[in-house]
Amino acid sequence: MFEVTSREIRSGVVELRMTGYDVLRRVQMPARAERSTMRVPVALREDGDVHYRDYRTTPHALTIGATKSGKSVYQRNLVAELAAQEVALVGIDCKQGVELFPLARRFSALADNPDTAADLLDALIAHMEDVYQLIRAEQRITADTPDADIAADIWDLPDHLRPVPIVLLVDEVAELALFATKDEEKRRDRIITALARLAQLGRAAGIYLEICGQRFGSELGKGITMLRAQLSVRTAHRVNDETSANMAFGDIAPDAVLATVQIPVSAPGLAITGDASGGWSRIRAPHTSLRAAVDACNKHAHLTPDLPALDAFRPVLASPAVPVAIPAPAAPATP
Ligand SMILES: Nc1ncnc2c1ncn2[C@@H]1O[C@H](COP(=O)(O)OP(=O)(O)OP(=O)(O)O)[C@@H](O)[C@H]1O
Repeated sequence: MFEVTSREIRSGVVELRMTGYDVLRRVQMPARAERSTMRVPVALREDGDVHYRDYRTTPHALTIGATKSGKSVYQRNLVAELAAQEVALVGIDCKQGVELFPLARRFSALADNPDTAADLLDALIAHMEDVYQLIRAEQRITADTPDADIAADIWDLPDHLRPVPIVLLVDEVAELALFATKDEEKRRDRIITALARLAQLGRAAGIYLEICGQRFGSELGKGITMLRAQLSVRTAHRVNDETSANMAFGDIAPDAVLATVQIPVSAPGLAITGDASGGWSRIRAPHTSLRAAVDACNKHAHLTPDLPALDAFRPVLASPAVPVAIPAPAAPATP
């Protein structure tokens, strides 16, 4: 036997699971993992169970990890799974678009720099306010109809009225929170306030956040810890110090901090995931290549919804690709 894991199911009942080998060494997802609306399999747990990302029960998530710890592979895997769902994908990729732009065919809106990101977030807030108005209008009708359920979020609306849910993926969030000049500081405050508003109010309007970065703590300035408190699913890949592990789990699952600092460099992709319930587990996503994620996005490109509110940010798909000329280094001066 390789490992025994235990879990308290309810008071007085403990579940024991035994595994014969390390299932996380080479992750093989079960061929028939269950999929349902806004609930997708993203990784394998150490007890052999599938780990799901379920947006309707835990809407917002934070994923952290040092460089080369496996964050991009995790996020890529999530996008490849979400691509097949009826959902709008919106991305902010401050690594100049390197991670998300190859997946552009399945994205309804993309931003690759903080200026565009600030405008995109404002547009998302305007969209959220419109959805709230739609829910209110429907409530007024159902309040007068005996026995009708009163809508509290988009999932209670009739199918023909329901706006498409949106998953907003933010890669390398610290880039949005750093500033050097007064103007950049204003832009930073606008971005963080918009993200905090989306985290507070987005769920009912079907807007879900997936925030990813190397660190996400109070050193990034005001508003960050308030935003972090709304991100109830936490996933931490390998980190370089205990402070970073504390950023993910210090406030929700202190035991998980120790497990996070023990992740070895030799196992990229290995991560600890936990939520506000205090429970946590060791997981690893399958090693999805960028090619496989691009193929999944291209295959489901026809599912990409048009969101009029975000039209200005729809990625322009240039084909065929134009090679970018990199300037040659200057010749050394001759003596
Ligand atoms: N789940 C996984 N299984 C196996 N190998 C993995 C897994 N995740 C990542 N790796 C390996 O680790 C390498 C680095 O992963 P990745 O690019 O996702 O790191 P990262 O945290 O996004 O790094 P950076 O912040 O520098 O972009 C990958 O190229 C891959 O070879």
